[in-house]
Amino acid sequence: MAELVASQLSCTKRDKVLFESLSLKLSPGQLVHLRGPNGAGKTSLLRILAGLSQPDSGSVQWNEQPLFGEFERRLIYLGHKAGLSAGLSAIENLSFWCAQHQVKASEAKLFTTLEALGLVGLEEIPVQLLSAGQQRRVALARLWLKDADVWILDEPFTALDVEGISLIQTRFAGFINQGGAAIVTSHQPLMLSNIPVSYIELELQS
Ligand SMILES: Nc1ncnc2c1ncn2[C@@H]1O[C@H](COP(=O)(O)OP(=O)(O)OP(=O)(O)O)[C@@H](O)[C@H]1O
Repeated sequence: MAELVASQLSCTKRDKVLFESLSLKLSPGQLVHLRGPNGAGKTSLLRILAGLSQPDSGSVQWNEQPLFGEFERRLIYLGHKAGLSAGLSAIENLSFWCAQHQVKASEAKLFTTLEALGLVGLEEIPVQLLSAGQQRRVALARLWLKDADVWILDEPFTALDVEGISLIQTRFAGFINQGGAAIVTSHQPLMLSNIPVSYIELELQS
């Protein structure tokens, strides 16, 4: 089974050490909650784990291989911003994302997914006209569209209401129960019943 393995990672930003000698392993069926105060380095770590930026030292491998090629095909990375084009509709945004990520999803599938996320009637208007929580739901629809082994999610619950959080938590549970591996930052508890959560804590360095 493919594991994401980080060894001896160090990261410094503007002469400030965020973390050093940090090692972790993310295995199939594992959910890791990455916690820490604002500015501790959570986003920086997630970007390194996703292969989007390089550590100052250390390495990350997936399935004992570097983080490109197959890893990119098996990964969903969602940053803390919704990552949507404001002038495009939800359908257009998701179609574009699917094309970018070689995901085959019919228009019917996109509509069904948006419906499940409570966005009926809002599928074809520019996303800039949606509320923050509705935009977040559009962004998170990607979790239903791409078949992945690894999720790296930065603050996925931002702006969601209680029902939205519950929808995403249900999706999380399905993914983890089917052997997916996820590392997630959130300033709120993940609260997934029957899913064990591991924790990684980053501290603010003085
Ligand atoms: N590209 C960059 N250039 C300079 N400094 C950066 C850069 N990216 C992040 N930093 C700094 O690194 C520190 C950690 O930022 P990061 O976004 O990783 O924190 P975080 O733990 O995700 O915080 P939050 O909980 O607020 O999202 C911050 O002090 C930030 O200013």
